[in-house]
Amino acid sequence: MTMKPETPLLDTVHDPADLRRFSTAQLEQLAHEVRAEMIDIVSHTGGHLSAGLGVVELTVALHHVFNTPDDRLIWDVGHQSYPHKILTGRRERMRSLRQGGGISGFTLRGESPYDPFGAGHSSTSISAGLGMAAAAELVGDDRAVIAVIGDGSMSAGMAFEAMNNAGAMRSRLIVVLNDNDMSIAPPVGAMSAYLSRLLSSKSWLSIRDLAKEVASHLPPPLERTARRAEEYARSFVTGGGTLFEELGFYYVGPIDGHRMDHLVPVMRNVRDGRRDGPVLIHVVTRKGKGYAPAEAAPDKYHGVSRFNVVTGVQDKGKSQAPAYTSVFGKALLAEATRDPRICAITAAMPSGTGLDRFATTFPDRYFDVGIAEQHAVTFAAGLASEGLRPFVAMYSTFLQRAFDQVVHDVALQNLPVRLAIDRAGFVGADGATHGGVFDLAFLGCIPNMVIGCPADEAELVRMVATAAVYDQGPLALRYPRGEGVGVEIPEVPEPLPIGKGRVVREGKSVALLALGTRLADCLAAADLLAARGLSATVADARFAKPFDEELIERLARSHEVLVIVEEGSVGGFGSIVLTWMANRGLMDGGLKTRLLCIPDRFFEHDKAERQCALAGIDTQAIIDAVLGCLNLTDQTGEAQA
Ligand SMILES: Cc1ncc(C[n+]2csc(CCOP(=O)(O)OP(=O)(O)O)c2C)c(N)n1
Ligand SMILES: CC(=O)[C@@H](O)[C@H](O)COP(=O)(O)O
Ligand SMILES: [Mg+2]
Repeated sequence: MTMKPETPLLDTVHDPADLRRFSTAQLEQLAHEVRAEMIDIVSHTGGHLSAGLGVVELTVALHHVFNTPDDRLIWDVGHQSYPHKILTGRRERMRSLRQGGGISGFTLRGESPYDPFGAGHSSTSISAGLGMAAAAELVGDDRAVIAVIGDGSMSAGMAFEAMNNAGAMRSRLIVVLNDNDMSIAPPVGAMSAYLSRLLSSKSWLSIRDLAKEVASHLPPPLERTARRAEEYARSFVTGGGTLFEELGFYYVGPIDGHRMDHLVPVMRNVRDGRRDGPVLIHVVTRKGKGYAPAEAAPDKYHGVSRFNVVTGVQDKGKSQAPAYTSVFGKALLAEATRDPRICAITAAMPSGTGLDRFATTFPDRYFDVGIAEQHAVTFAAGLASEGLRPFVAMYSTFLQRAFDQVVHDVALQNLPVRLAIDRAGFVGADGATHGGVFDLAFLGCIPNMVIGCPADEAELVRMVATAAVYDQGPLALRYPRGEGVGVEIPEVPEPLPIGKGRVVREGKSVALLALGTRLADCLAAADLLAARGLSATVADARFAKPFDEELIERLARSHEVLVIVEEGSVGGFGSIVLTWMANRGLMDGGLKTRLLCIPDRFFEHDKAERQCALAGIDTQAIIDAVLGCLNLTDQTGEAQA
């Protein structure tokens, strides 16, 4: 006789209401199944792995205790929200994670009512939650608002600003601090050290016992005696007020974040207890929990490509060329070997920005400031003001945080801070939150700023050499996510003349002016145009600012068509060039001009090549633009716009 297999509990959970009736044992079983499901999904799709694995029990407990989506549950960053998505009606669609048209890798308001606030960038959850709590109070709603934030994200200024405000406002906000003692890399800074000290308290067991006691003896709402007991336990744990209490929070913890029998009663207690003022629940978890390779190396499994579940080996694909990130890292290391004034700064992304080797080779000149982009830039300004040569290596999307610092602390004082802007342009699967599409527009308008845009990895190395010796003011380099084009990299790179472009191919009637890595598509388009009898000049602008006026004037005066191509938003390089050309009268004589840049809308997750096609900045779009200018047709016989 064959035994009928038990239906997995997860199959019975279509939305969180289904798990509210579960016993603690069932919740534990459910967590087990969610974890297995998540590992299986991410092994096929790639994505953020170790953060989500660490919050499986926490996610189950939160949805069990709180009445989501009416109670608002906010995930900071959102990279750990996969278990939440699996439990909130998106389990099947998770198989399309981070693919075009599929589920986002972060929380997204438009995706589900269970995502009350979208994210991708860190440390926004407490501010957003406080706003929601204030809104609930204003309209007389009794709903709970819960913000889950990691220890790494807690290091950012915005989290402190929000706590400072929350402590004074006395709103009923619940902050869950998910402390796994990891950022992407090991966490840095005094806050991290403080949390470690808090956790090394000998009274850890006492609070766990208390949680059990609350679970077995305390019917909601919280009894006064129990509240006294809990308050006693709190002060016993910390030996007095914690930092959070000093900021006006009611501190509960630390709690073992993988014990359902601890999490559920404490959450219930908080739900039904105090109504005046914010509460912080300090939950301790393990990043990568339940998947041995991720537990052993949570940084390597923070963001993964597809992988083999049994071996843990990730499918990195085969590439002929090195990634821009590692080319930059090596080039900067070489410059720093020659010049002891060179320093490197990261905001919590040492490996993502290629600074990991710099960190071990020159630890004195390397600074990981935590998730603190604003501080990183002004800190670099301070170094530069004392004659050092700082490179701030940061993703384009995160530099958005530090716009005022770049304007006020760097450019206004004309300080030679070097911004090494990685992930410039489309980034693919991380989608709109991480797209590096605005830097040309927001840096291009700042006086004193030099912006170099290497077209390939050899150009990047030359530009790092250029930046290393350029002390006249701020300089930014922008380069994309992913691999270069496979060109030879110079051993001893020569600095480039600032503001000078180059002609890569001479042609006759059509001029293609490329910025940065769009050069490859311009060259490919020129080949295809040549096959149609159209001879195209291809120029590499090299610098978005100052741009090469002489070169552009020559292209404009000696061609019938000029197409400018950049992987940046409207308002960037091309917009500035076209304004200059119009004012100089270069378009008065009938020059046909087109600007191919990223249109005025957000682009969701997809393959980066597809994002370029959708934005109209790829090879085909260049051909179409040229044919449109000349009133010719494409292969399908359709006239181009
Ligand atoms: C403003 C900003 N800077 C940097 C990042 C990149 N980033 C994503 S997750 C992460 C680490 C967050 O650590 P933590 O909050 O402790 O979450 P964990 O991954 O440990 O769960 C970083 C630095 C980001 N998303 N937003
Ligand atoms: C969530 C987050 O912000 C990072 O983990 C980011 O997704 C990393 O991007 P890369 O994969 O391009 O390094
Ligand atoms: Mg963490």
